[in-house]
Amino acid sequence: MTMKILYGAAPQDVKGYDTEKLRSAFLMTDLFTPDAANFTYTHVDRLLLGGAMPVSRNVSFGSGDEIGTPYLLSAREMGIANLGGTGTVSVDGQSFTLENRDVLYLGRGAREIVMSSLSGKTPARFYMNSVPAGADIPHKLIKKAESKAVDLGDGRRSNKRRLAMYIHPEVTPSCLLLMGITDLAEGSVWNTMPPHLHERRMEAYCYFDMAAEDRIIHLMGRPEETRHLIVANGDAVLSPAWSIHMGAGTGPYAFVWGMTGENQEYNDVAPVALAELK
Ligand SMILES: O=C(O)C(=O)C[C@H](O)C(=O)CO
Ligand SMILES: [Zn+2]
Repeated sequence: MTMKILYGAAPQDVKGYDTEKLRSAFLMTDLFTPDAANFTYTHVDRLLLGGAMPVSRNVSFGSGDEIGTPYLLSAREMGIANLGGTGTVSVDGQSFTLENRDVLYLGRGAREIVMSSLSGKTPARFYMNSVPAGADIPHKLIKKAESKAVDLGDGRRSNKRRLAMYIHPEVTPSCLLLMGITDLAEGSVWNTMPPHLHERRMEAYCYFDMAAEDRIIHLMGRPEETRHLIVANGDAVLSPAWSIHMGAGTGPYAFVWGMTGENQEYNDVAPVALAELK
């Protein structure tokens, strides 16, 4: 298990960032490497984010050594989205099978986590978001068919997409984690239109199901001072509460969004008119 640390940044700092500095503060690459679990601990609302891809053997983790608790989830909850082939997550002996686009919620107190793929040729890709939790909530597998789907956008404006809520009060309870997956309709390229801010929650995106040669042009920053990140398949982007988050792809893609903060009100957002962006 590897653990990087990101400290985040304030908008006034980002004004002076060059490309490399911006990428190292907000972009997480190499989440999915064979037979490893790779985590990043962020100081942005203490979101812990990671990827694991078991190919030829199981991938296990659970120790809290890196974060000062007996176990990684002694004081945290976690969402695990499978972005690849079918795989299994065993938690303290309880086994859950995740097909593509299924999400597993793990409540506070989980100890030993063991991940495996049904086939090394089409490995599972487990993407994880974890945040501090104040209560014990039972683990729960949320199948894709059990998620709450919301159709958004308009094909004529190249932003038609289906947003699926998984870890959300209307689907399955959690303390402060929200998690879902958005799929773009064929021919649509823009996500999160119109853009928005949510002062009371941070967010992270993980872009996936992209061809190796494609890229997402992810826009971030204060509306009046935007910056961009060029993002490849499997990369994740951190979006502090002060930043917009939206993007356009050069080819088909989907993304996992995860949020935490003061509340779980998905609609507690302030839309930003496109005319305000600079
Ligand atoms: O395409 C979208 O719109 C999204 O998926 C938006 C994210 O869910 C989001 O930004 C939630 O605040
Ligand atoms: Zn958002």
